Amino acid sequence: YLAYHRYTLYKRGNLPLPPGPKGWPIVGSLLDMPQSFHWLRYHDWHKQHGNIVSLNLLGRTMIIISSPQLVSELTDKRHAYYSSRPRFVMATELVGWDQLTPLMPTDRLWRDHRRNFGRLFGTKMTVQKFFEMEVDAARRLMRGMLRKPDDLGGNIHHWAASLTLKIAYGYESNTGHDDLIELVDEVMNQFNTLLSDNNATLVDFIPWLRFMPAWVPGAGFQRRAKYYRESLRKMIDVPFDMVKERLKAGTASQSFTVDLLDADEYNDEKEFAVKTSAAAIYAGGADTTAGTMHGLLLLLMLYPEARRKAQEELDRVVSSDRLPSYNDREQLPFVEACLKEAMRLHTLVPVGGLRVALEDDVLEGYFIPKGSIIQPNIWAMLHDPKVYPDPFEFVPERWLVENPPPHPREMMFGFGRRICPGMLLADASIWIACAMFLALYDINPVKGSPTFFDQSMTGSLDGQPICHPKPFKSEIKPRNAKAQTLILSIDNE
Ligand code: HEM
Repeated sequence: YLAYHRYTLYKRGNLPLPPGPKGWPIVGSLLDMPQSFHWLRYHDWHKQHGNIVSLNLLGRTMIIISSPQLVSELTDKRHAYYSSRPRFVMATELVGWDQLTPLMPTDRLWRDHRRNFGRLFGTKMTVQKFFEMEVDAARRLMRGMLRKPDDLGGNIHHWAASLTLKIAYGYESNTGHDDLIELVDEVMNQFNTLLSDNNATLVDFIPWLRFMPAWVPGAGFQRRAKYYRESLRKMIDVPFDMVKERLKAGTASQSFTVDLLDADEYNDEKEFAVKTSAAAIYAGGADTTAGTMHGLLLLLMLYPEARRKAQEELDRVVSSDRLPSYNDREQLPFVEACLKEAMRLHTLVPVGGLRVALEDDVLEGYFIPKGSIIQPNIWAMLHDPKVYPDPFEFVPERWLVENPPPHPREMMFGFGRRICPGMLLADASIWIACAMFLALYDINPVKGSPTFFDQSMTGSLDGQPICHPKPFKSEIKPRNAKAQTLILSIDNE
């Protein structure tokens, strides 16, 4: 590859940038960038210009790639140049989010994080332990839905938040209001604001603004950065300190953090990596798991035939006096197909994790300048009509043929060395919650419910980078008396 790279550098003088929207002088296409639903605009550009699109954002090149093969060419084959995240002044330098996802794979902290994740998700014993936590969390979700059937969003959020805190810290959250969940949620809201905030964008594009003192008019972002930085510090420290105290008192239960602190190779120098990787579990895992489950239930409401077919399969395979378990998974291909189809159709992270090109490069005859932001257009990949015919329909059957199309998992969790380390956890927690839900509950539309899965800007989704369904009305009730008894029995175990 190095020889190839040298060759591309030699050639680059004559090569054009990938095609793309023309943009305006100086600002380029900045004003054409929507505040939400970016992927719909990217898709228009993709249809107009092809699989590689380039645009100028106030002098910085962005490359949008809509083909999985081309993304993999960069992130797998040329990973040395495409495994870093771009530096955003507000989110990283001023607030410090790079403590949770370090920018460069050469950063010691990033390597320690990946080692921490790998150590825990890599051994059968620990995977088994996490599966048990996931089963337990899914049972509580089922119980919560009977208690508060009208608060679907709240139930799902509480399930995902308490599960990730349990895995990361062994923390048992309260069923109602919980201070720790409130704290971590506030920090995550700040992060989402940063992703879509104009002030942050300004300092990102005019980096010297970061030297402006906080008292100068227009430098409100400095005060906000300070406040956000302090909140992020609390999110990292508060639960970690709690685990350390419980360890001292001998009352800590098993968790990611406890396992790492107990490991032979642990020493004080590693403390920062342990606590920031634990915080990354919540930051990366809670909102994503909740959003996927919420979208899945919306689709099960909108496609009752598929739901009934999955329920019939469950009735056949799992007897009605017990809950489904992971051991049943292989015997439930239709449930599996519904899950795959929901993950494809409701593409939770439609434009994936950002990367930056560390060197000048060439892709398919186009010049990729050093410093370009690389944006994989996962939504376009999972809605490609050549690969997934009728891409806007929920068709579980597409997965049940001899040669099914590529699994959404190959794209939705990102690519290469920075692929989502929580893939296994997310897949398992959503599967068990989905199987239990289908076995126990019906979800039906009521007056005011959406009537189809509308992916337009005014439709069923919120259009954010982690794209959740908008809250929707539905009626959720146990499928029958036996299901109700099973749900009620969860409290007595
Ligand atoms: C359905 C649920 C999830 C989806 C769709 C998802 C998706 C993603 C995507 C697209 C990326 C960017 C990867 C790239 O740059 O190529 C990512 C990164 C990440 N995810 Fe997930 N994720 C999910 C659940 C989780 C869970 C449960 C965890 C908890 C361990 C987690 C932790 C992370 C972390 C720490 C990163 C950053 C990795 C790095 O920068 O090296 N995610 N995820």
